[in-house]
Amino acid sequence: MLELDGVTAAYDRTPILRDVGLAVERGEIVGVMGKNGVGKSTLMKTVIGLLEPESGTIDYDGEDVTDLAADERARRGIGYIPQGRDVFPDLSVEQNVRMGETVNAASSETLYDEVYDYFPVLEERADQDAGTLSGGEQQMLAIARALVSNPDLLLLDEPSEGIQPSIVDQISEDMRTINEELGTTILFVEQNLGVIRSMADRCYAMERGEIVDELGEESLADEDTIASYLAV
Ligand SMILES: Nc1ncnc2c1ncn2[C@@H]1O[C@H](COP(=O)(O)OP(=O)(O)OP(=O)(O)O)[C@@H](O)[C@H]1O
Repeated sequence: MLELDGVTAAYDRTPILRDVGLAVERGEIVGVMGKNGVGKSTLMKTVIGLLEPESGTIDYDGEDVTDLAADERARRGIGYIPQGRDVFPDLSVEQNVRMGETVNAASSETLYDEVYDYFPVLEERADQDAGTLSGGEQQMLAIARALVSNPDLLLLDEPSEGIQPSIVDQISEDMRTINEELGTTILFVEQNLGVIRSMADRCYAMERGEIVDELGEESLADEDTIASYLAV
């Protein structure tokens, strides 16, 4: 469904991504792990079209989308939840969710009721300003806002960041349920070992802008292997 081949990207000539190749099949949950600053967010931005690669190709749904603008990629069904969530603090929870309906026209079906089924706390707080929610609830809101337009592929940038552990576990579980029930393919980046183990079917390891390893089910069961890519 998504395939990156030889992708190199830079900020003002400082190379960040180096010859990145990865593939995500429809229906999978794939992780990319690595320490602070290895280029995980840059990878997400390159996939959604916020950063133009210097070389390499990005194929989505069998088509080369490397030169497509970010809004066109969103229309084709790529949803994105940025690091730090970026909810609109002065808008209500409901207004934030409704914003998602306007972003992506890939599907004629919106999942307005379903997102509240997955995150009932958002329905309870629908009229509250988003800025008054806890970090975990804001992450749920950011997920709901991206999900409402029914994306085929959802990109998640460090969903566990700044969230208390019990809520992190709940969000990981929710993402697996969403993947199973809605068939949403998920590519996420993380440095939380627990989230990687509980969410990913498969995971790539990144160091200094390069993919250096790919971990399947067996390697993901081995905490030490994962920890070696996350240790400071
Ligand atoms: N807009 C930018 N302009 C210049 N350099 C940037 C920009 N954004 C990120 N960088 C640099 O690119 C490198 C990779 O950053 P990136 O945010 O992709 O890493 P990351 O793996 O997501 O890290 P973190 O886990 O801390 O979010 C870092 O050295 C960072 O300082």
